[in-house]
Amino acid sequence: MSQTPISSLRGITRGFSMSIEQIQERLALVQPLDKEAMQQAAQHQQQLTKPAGSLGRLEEIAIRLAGIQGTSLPHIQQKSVIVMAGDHGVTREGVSAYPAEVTPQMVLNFLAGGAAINALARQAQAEVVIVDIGVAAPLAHPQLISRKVALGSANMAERPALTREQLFEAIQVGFEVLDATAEKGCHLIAIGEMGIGNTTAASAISAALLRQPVDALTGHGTGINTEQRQHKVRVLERALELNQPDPNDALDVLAKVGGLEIAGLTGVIIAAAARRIPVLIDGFISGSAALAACALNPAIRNYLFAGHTSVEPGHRLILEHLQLQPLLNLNMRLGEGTGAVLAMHILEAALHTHNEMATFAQAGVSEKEEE
Ligand SMILES: O=C(O)c1ccc[n+]([C@@H]2O[C@H](COP(=O)([O-])O)[C@@H](O)[C@H]2O)c1
Ligand SMILES: Cc1cc2nc[nH]c2cc1C
Repeated sequence: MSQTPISSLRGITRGFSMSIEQIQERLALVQPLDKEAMQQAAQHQQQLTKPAGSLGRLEEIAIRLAGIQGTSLPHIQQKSVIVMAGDHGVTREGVSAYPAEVTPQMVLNFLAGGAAINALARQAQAEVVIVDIGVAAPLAHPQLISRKVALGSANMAERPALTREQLFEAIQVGFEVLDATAEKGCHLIAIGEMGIGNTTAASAISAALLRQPVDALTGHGTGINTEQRQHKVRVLERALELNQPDPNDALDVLAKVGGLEIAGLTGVIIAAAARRIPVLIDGFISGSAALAACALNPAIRNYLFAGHTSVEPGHRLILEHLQLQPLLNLNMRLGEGTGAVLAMHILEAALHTHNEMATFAQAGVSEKEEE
């Protein structure tokens, strides 16, 4: 597997190509969960000083983390949130409540440490990795990973959002950013994004892959009103009619109606699952990346946790399809990885109880009476 140091990622990519075979190679690395480690972890849970099952989903989380890490006593020390930023040509159709220049402005805010994701990541003691994968403005900062594939996507209401080459390159950026993060040591990844207009791309991807009408999935994004939402639905219908993405081909869907940060996050998810690193999904947009990754290899789903459920209606449909139960429901719709990083505390709590509690034998506590 290629191992790219993070320092070499801080330059603009030019003229390299990635093939479908390289994507398939990564997809083929994803293994089933370790059943034996999960059985041992479940037995360990039975011995801890609590009524059987009383820690509810915390027990299930610890057992699944055991299956992911391949050990009955899993641990989480180093955590990162990877935030990918990209712009969307479809904003020219008037689908967002905010102007497109907010994308680069917010990237600078992330880099200055002033956004919600920075505050929540500091609290969770998670490293923040910011990637410019396709912001439509020049950006430079010592902490920014500059991997601009293009100056934003094309307007999907007029033509395919990405070329095949741009899609593959964006997925490759996701692989490389995850590899570099993993090489420094990382036990848990949260994913987040920034991109004005990207709820339109997320709606289009999920409408295509879930074979649902766009009206059922489309929400108010950053805060458009009812009339503007109706317009967004019509733009989406036009984009899907024009591009005809193939619902059986997630790469075709990502290219025709996706976006660079969504494709990049799809790459991050695939590469994390291939390395047995658990991934916390954030809201609707990162959910659409997870939907695409799982369409490419359903085994990836076992490596995912849903941090929260977003207000965007399509997010719930994605999570139901992936059979992922969200850990939190706080009426959030911010993105950036905020819901995912908040849920890091819950995954860590599951492991603190799993690894630190005394057993009945150790504590001299009597076990359940025979029935
Ligand atoms: O995470 C979510 O579910 C979510 C829901 C609504 C909006 N957002 C964020 O808002 C931006 C996209 O909203 P919009 O209305 O411009 O499509 C983008 O930067 C996302 O991070 C995120
Ligand atoms: C201010 C602002 C912050 C964001 N963070 C993610 N999406 C966003 C959209 C806006 C408009």
